[in-house]
Amino acid sequence: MAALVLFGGGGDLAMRMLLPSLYFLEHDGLLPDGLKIIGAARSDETRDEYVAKVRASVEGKAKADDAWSEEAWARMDARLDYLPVDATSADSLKPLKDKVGDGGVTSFLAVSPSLYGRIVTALKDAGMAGPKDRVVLEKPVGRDLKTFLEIDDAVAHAFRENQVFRIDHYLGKETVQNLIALRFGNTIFEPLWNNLSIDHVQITVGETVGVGDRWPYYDEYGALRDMLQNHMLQLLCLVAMEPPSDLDPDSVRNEKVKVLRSLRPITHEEAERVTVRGQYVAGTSEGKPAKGYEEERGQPSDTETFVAIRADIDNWRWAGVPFFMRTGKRLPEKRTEIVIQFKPVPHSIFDRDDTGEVQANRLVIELQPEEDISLSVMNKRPGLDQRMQLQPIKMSLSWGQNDRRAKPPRRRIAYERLLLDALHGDSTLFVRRDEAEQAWKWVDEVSEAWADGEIKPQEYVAGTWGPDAADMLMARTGREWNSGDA
Ligand SMILES: NC(=O)C1=CN([C@@H]2O[C@H](COP(=O)(O)OP(=O)(O)OC[C@H]3O[C@@H](n4cnc5c(N)ncnc54)[C@H](OP(=O)(O)O)[C@@H]3O)[C@@H](O)[C@H]2O)C=CC1
Ligand SMILES: O=C1O[C@H](COP(=O)(O)O)[C@@H](O)[C@H](O)[C@H]1O
Repeated sequence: MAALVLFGGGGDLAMRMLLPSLYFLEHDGLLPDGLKIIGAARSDETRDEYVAKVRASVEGKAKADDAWSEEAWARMDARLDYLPVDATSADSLKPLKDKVGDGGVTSFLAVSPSLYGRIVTALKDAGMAGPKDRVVLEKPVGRDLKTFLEIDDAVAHAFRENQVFRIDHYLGKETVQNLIALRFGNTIFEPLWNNLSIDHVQITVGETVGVGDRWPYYDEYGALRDMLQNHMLQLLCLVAMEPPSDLDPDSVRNEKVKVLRSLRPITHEEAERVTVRGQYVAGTSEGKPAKGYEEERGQPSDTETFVAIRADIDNWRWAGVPFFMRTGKRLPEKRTEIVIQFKPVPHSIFDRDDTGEVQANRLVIELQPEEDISLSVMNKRPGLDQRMQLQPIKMSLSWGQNDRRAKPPRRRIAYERLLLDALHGDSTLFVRRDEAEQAWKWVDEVSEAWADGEIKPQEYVAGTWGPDAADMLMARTGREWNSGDA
């Protein structure tokens, strides 16, 4: 691969995530030799101005992570270039094509998804969609199944599927990949990984940030399309999929798509019972007063900033095991976790009054703020009490446990893994067309049910865990959300 072109190379995603990730890869000597990195956007900037902006964005992050080195930066600087282009026009792309030559180019579209269709067509017309070339698309691709297919048809007209890399940055997170290792690198979990032993699964993606200046994008999408259609359904797939025969991109993605196809459609009649929409009103976030969404937006809006859903997977493994998902902005904590709640012991031999309650085992896969996998098990409290005393303990299954003195490795940005894989042409951690299609299909049914049933977002105060109805969603089934304290 001769060049990586960042269309939208001066935008928020490129400056905050992509270029720092590329620097970290450079620092660790992982970028392919000779790879050029070219920022491309309409702004009329010189190379030096662009490089200075990139340095300003990268240096602080790298220093905070103790990974700044002038030598690494000099190598990165030598790779960097900038070209003003309108990526929707093949004519405008000609000088860029001359610069990258025929050695293969990966075009990363860090621009508004509304431009994807026109940009891929321009790339094809400019000769930048040949067999050695690749395209990386940021989510969300489309706003529903129809728009997804429109964009993706244009993509398919320019590139073959194995040249298309649809990013879901959650798949680049270390603990998400560790989930694959945990499930398929051990024998002890697989016999338990089904409806005989598991009571339910919870997936929470809580954010403390509000929507703020991103409302022009967010107001059109909402939490369902911004987070659930992609990140959360991907996590659900990795928990629920059957063991693939190997780690080939298609083997893994074949299994994920089967899960998406098995998701029970949410009917109009059920939507009120199994889904919750919320929108934050003014409250407190991280100790500071926080505006309500409509105040940020400047006018009334029916967009949800919180969503909770009960999903059911209609197959043998998961029959009767609900998957509860919730995500929202302005929640009390930045917390992303998957909770596998096992069933209680079938008969307790312990006297609850004397010994304490026997709690069911729980596997918690924590992605943020810490990366950790822990299993809670019951244990005897040490001592010579006449009656045995029980206590729950949390066993951490994370990498750090083998050598507590070792300095933990730097926590990588998810985009480091994904950029590297795209440059190497490995699409295992990217979303295939049929996966995105199935995910949109399921999500469309939910949004249609909301529209038909006039299900509007319920208010929740900024700094709380969403509307009360989200707790009711669980309570109705005799369950509750993990508080994070256990
Ligand atoms: N920011 C984030 O944290 C996340 C972003 N994303 C996705 O990443 C993508 C980019 O988002 P973000 O960085 O926030 O957006 P920004 O608006 O910050 O950046 C978009 C960039 O696109 C450039 N641009 C616009 N039109 C053209 C054009 N015709 N040709 C070339 N460049 C163009 C703009 O520069 P100029 O005006 O100079 O052309 C600008 O640099 C979107 O798809 C978004 O959904 C996904 C997850 C998180
Ligand atoms: O894709 C998105 O993800 C972020 C949350 O990402 P995380 O890695 O910080 O969990 C979210 O804030 C944003 O709205 C969404 O577009």
